[in-house]
Amino acid sequence: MAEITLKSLAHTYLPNPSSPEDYAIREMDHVWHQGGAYALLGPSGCGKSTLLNIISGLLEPSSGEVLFDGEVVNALPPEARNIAQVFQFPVIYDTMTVYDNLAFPLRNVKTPEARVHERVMEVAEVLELTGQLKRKAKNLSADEKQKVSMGRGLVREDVSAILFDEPLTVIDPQLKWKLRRKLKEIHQRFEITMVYVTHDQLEASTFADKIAVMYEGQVVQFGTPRELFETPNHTFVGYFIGSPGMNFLTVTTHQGRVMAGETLLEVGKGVHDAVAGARSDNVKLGIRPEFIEVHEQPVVGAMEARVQHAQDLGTYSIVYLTLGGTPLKARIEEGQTTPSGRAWLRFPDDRLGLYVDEFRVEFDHE
Ligand SMILES: Nc1ncnc2c1ncn2[C@@H]1O[C@H](COP(=O)(O)OP(=O)(O)OP(=O)(O)O)[C@@H](O)[C@H]1O
Repeated sequence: MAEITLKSLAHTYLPNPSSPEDYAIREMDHVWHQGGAYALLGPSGCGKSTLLNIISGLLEPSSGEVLFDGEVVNALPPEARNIAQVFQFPVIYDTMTVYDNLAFPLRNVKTPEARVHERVMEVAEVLELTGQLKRKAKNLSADEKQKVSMGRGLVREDVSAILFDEPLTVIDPQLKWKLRRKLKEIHQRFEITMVYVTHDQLEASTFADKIAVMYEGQVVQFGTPRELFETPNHTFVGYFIGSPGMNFLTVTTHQGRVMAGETLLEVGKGVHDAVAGARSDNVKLGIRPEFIEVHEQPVVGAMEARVQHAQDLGTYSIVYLTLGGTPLKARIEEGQTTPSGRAWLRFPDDRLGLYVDEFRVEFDHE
């Protein structure tokens, strides 16, 4: 069991890096606490696998330290780190039985056979593999093979943490849900630190208590699914979390009013003062589609927008609008009429986020 600390960690695959873009991991500090269920979420190429491989010891970082329970492990090879890694494709011995596959990591470290039996039976029970123990691994279905792969990670009692690198990629969609639940159950039972890498926000939020969102080699936010939804720290988190993602309007101030291009925005004084006080030309207001009020008629404090089209998603619709030149999406709940042609929008001040140079800045809404 371990707390994993990443200290001033950076990694580049290039021999002579000259700019931040040359780094797969830009200098970062991060702590995965003992016993936590975490997800590492981000788009393809943001550095997720690089980070996992640095933790497990498959890759040596260009700079910085990896610590397990306060001890620097940079010089330790993967086998000395007691980290189990579960990859996209199951890593099992096809010609061995399920039992022998599960027993392998224990026999490898000369565990007494009676203890091997106890642990294999315990792990098989959790993974619902008890009835399959005598079968040859090669005859199993893809999800059963992946369960064996996970079991091989779980079976050792000295495992510090389990790292899952997109473990459900090859699993049928109906079974993914079941296996995710199973992983959660395993986490609760074994209280082991787990880091689950995925580019799928649903997978991340069903598995993890806390999610690290990665973008361009940086963890831009580490928070609960609710925090990522309600207060995204970075515009990327706003876009990436939610379905559809957050709306952003590039704003300026002019004669005491907030403008999005040529369009005047109806917002309160607190929002105006915060935009006016921002020390950058890159200032955005963000609002989630769920929080835009859509009216069919003009109302006080509302802005006229054009309706482009609407998408009926059964229990709700997404309406695509333009406010001046800015495209926006708003969510219309079941029972509410979807406007056509024109609509009047209100942005409740307390639902607006201010983003300066892409990062969220808190401000007084009054
Ligand atoms: N062995 C390598 N040599 C050179 N560049 C690499 C190597 N592995 C990864 N990269 C680069 O480092 C960056 C991060 O890649 P990484 O595989 O860590 O991202 P990822 O988020 O895991 O992506 P994916 O989900 O596609 O696996 C990318 O720009 C990638 O092209």
